[in-house]
Amino acid sequence: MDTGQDSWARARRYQSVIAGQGAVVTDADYLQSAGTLLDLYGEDIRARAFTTHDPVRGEQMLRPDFTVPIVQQHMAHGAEPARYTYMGKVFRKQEKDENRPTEFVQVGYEIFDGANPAAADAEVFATLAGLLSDVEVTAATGDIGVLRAAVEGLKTTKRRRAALLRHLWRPRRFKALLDRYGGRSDMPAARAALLAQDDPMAQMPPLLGLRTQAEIAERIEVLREDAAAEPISAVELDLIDTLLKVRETAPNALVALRDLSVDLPSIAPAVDGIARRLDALAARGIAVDTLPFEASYGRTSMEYYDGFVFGFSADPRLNLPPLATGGRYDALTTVLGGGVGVPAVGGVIRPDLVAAVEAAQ
Ligand SMILES: N[C@@H](Cc1c[nH]c[nH+]1)C(=O)O
Repeated sequence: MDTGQDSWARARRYQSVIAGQGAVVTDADYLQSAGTLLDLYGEDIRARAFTTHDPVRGEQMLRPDFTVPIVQQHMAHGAEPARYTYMGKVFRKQEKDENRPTEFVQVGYEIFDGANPAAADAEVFATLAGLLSDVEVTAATGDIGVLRAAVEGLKTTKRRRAALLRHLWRPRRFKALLDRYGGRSDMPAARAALLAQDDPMAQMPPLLGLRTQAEIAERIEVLREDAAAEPISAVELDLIDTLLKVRETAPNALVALRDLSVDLPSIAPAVDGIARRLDALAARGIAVDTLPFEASYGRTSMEYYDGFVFGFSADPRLNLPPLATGGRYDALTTVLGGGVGVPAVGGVIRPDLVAAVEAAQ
């Protein structure tokens, strides 16, 4: 996209508002090392990153976002509380829609501070909402922490819980797994045939692939164990289904989630967190009574989110991506901080899109 002077001027304006809240202006290199970092974004962004090779540094990518490099920078200098703002282009391939740009400007805000996570969530949300106050947008909110807690509380094997958590980001795969673990669908036919044999290893054709005999035997053992596991109860499956369908104004959603937490006690702390966040949002002047909350929201975005998630979208007829998005990513700071983390939340706004909506209004 041709980012004209107006867009950069608008970006600088947004950034000065964020800096006015005490955020330090920072930046990230265009070229980031790809390798393990790319995994942190998840499947979608991994497939959309532009990668290239450097003879000394190895696989590189054009930054697909700022959050990961900024977390890295922050954690490399100790994990003291801090606020940052940045402005610049990010790069993502567009396979589905050729009209969408492959490079676009983001202005971002990241808060690393565990003192009051609800207040930090509200601060990021309200700041971006303030920058969008001249355009008509609809907010969406959710909380990945509630979904994670629900899965972590399921009475099933650790391996099944881990598989469900891994697939939280692929709603269809997640549903298929749940159906299988609940005995609502059969295991794949090839697997059933394999496990029906007395000694599957004896029947193996000569090794062709990369896996060793021992690895294959181990995998078969895992499959056997899984096939022998008790199904997840129908009651628990229904609770997860009900949870995934919660889509209400925030106060109604809170009531629904509190009801659910009677039978799904593992979500109770995360639900308390939502209540605290709503108070913090109200204190910042956000109309929480009409604020939408969708339990499934954010399940197809950055896979580093593990708490609050949000986005602001224009009228769907304009067919634009969200104008601003963000969320909480506490665990990412631990991963990049070598085991030491700091609660963190942030978000970005896209000046070009705000300008487009203003022009269409
Ligand atoms: N980096 C995210 C937005 C974000 C910033 N901080 C937290 N989330 C994105 O590009 O979508």
